Amino acid sequence: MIRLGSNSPTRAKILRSFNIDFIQNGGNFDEDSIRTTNPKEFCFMATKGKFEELYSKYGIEDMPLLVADSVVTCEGKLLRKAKDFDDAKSMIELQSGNKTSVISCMIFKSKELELIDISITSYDFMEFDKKDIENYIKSGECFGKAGAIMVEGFCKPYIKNVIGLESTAMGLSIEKLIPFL
Ligand SMILES: Nc1nc2c(ncn2[C@@H]2O[C@H](COP(=O)(O)OP(=O)(O)OP(=O)(O)O)[C@@H](O)[C@H]2O)c(=O)[nH]1
Repeated sequence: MIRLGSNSPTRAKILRSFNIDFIQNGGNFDEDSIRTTNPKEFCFMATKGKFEELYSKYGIEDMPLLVADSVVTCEGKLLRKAKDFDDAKSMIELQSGNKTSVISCMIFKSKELELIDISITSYDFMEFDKKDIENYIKSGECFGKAGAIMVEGFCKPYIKNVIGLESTAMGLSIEKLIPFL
């Protein structure tokens, strides 16, 4: 049994799909407190901040702790979760017909080990259909996701090329964690 220190429904879905027993206790780390706009640095610092908050709250005596963070970068910009419809639309339009990368960092700590992993999955997307974009934004599925994209959903038909794990792009590089569980 592990503690998923995340509010993310997607991370919970990923653990379930790999039959990993967990309880979910998300934190309240303020990612706006992070000063850097370097995507990789931001992602690591957010993960570290989440870890420190939840490690001090729960420790690892009763079970290991897993935290993670994901950001998207496109044209050198740092894309986090969309704040509103306009934000989501501009993020999605930026990534249409473009190259984009999802960076996911995780920290896993048990009594035996501490794993820190930063992985990147890069996509080459075709132009997104305008009507598709409208429907996707109206569905609200673009919210709560880094860069407002959903690689296993909205983006899937537009993937021209991908390098890296889909799980990394969804927020938790589970294949990198499995060998340590
Ligand atoms: N379903 C889906 N979710 C994605 C995708 N890309 C990123 N995400 C989610 O986007 C969210 C990125 O925000 P984070 O700040 O890392 O995590 P969070 O959801 O706020 O949850 P915490 O871990 O409690 O911070 C995570 O929930 C990721 O699982 C994707 O392609 N598909």
